[in-house]
Amino acid sequence: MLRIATRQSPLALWQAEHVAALLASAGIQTVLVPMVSSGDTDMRPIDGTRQVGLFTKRIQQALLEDEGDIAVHSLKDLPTEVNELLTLAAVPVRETVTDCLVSKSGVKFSDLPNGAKIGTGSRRRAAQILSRRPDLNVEGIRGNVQTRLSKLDEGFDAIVLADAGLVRLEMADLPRYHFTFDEMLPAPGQGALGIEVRANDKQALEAAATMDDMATRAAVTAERTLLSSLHGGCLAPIAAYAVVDGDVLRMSAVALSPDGRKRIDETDEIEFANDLSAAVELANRISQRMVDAGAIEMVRG
Ligand SMILES: NCc1[nH]cc(CCC(=O)O)c1CC(=O)O
Repeated sequence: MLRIATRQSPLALWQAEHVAALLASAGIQTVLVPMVSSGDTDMRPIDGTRQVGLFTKRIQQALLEDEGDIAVHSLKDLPTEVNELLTLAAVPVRETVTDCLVSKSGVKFSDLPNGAKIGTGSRRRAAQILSRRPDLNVEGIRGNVQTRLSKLDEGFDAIVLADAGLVRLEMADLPRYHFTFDEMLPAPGQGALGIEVRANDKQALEAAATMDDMATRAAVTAERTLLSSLHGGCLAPIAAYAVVDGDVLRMSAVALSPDGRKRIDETDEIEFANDLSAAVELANRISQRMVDAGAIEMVRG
């Protein structure tokens, strides 16, 4: 019986149960072990004064202390720094990656009235909104998906959320507009799950391997390699989306100044034959061009 360590937010529990179902379909029995994480209770805005990895550390700790065998993360919340005792053992199929503008009316981004008040706690989202619509009034909001949605009753015209979270929480019938990739590129790893196990736990490694999807893993490897090359961390105004299309892996990326006034956009593709080295090479090419154009200084603001 493998133990799945999970946070207790509704989204985390959905994701852990999803992984339990994937494993069950491969004939592997599991039990959920819920943990308390400070990321769920801390309502301070996410900014430079808070560490990255807040959501994922508690679950990693559970593995290291042998309270669980399998950690289920939202991959975009998982820092790119590697802990040698843990392995990213699987990345299941990614279904939806876009960001959504959620409002009472479902208004399109380009139809928002001048000066509309938009809630997001993410620098990546704030910078991209201001880049395309400098007239908008972007304000920080925090908390889980349900808490953030309540802001629509408290003076916010719209908030920005990942489509993946809304679909998983069965909120897909909320009025919402799907951003185009030109308006808003997602966070590296957005919409994907990351399955971590202890690096020396053969049984868990084998179980996780049954869930791995090579095309998704290649895409998120490219996105996360780029993020780490730009020394971004998951809080930086850096966005990237990669996808396998036939025998090609393609990626678009953007780095912005936090105020959205400056941006560097890059896109490129590489031949892909089920090997992660192509993903790393694609990321290196794109990140080199972005670094040469001044991306590292730009994202610091
Ligand atoms: N940072 C919080 C978080 N982590 C993962 C998701 C949703 C699922 C995903 O994007 O993979 C969310 C909510 C959101 O960004 O709206």
